Amino acid sequence: MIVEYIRYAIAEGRAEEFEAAYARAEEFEAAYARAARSLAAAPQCVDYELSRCVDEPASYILRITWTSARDHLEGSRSSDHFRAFFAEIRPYVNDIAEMRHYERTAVRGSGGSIPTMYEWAGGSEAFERLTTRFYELVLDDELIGPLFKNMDPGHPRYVAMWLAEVFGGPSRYTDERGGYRHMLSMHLGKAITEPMRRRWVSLLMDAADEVGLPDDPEFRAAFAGYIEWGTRLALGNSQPGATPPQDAPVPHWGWGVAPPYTG
Ligand code: HEM
Repeated sequence: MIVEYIRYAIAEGRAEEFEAAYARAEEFEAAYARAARSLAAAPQCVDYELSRCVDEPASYILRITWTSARDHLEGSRSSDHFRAFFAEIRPYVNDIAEMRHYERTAVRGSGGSIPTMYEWAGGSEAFERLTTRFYELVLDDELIGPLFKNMDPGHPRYVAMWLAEVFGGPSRYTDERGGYRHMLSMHLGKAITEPMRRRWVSLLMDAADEVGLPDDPEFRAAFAGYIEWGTRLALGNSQPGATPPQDAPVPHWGWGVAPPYTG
């Protein structure tokens, strides 16, 4: 992915005519609202956002994330979407102060304004409570119990470490237990069936209720999202002859579209 920034100074040098400049900026914004429909439809466009400067309300920055610089320059620019986009914003081309592609660096992340799902759940202790109860239920279950009959006594704790890492906690599963590669190796050849997967999910959700994992809609929706995803991968990877990637990072799951409700 590549990020394009286009900086507009809509009324440069016309600061004395504040009202006229302001009105032109409003027209610019309305034109962009129409042009954005073409961006939204362009298959090379990942997302976009137009921000207005607080100190100089006639200055704007448009950020567009493209699938790649090449897709943008070769694919998008020759498309009907671009022609429709350009028709709307043509009057403002001379107001562009900067228009360049920027490559993302490794320096990024989210801030502390929203707790991780790990913190929201109650930290490592909460995940251990969950898996302890879960594997009690599993061992008593006639459908999936037999799969786990020889499991390592530390298994509930290891899976708690995995879940904690996935939901934003410490990277202990990676540091102490071999990370993704080890987790994968434990599923290979297990030939998990869909009814087994469903039972696994269902017992985990029962355990979540029993041990009092947060039950707010936002947490449970995001939690269930990961569990659906993870169990479907585990099922696929466990089939005889499956050749999943041997190395991958431990996934990091977040809140998705609905962050926690904090009133
Ligand atoms: C989100 C879904 C899943 C996660 C996060 C998960 C996580 C893990 C992890 C981390 C291990 C290795 C533990 C260690 O380090 O020793 C493991 C092993 C195992 N998993 Fe899963 N798993 C998932 C789904 C499933 C499903 C759906 C099944 C079967 C119905 C399953 C069956 C097993 C079995 C049998 C083992 C080996 C246990 C042993 O013998 O010690 N897993 N799982």
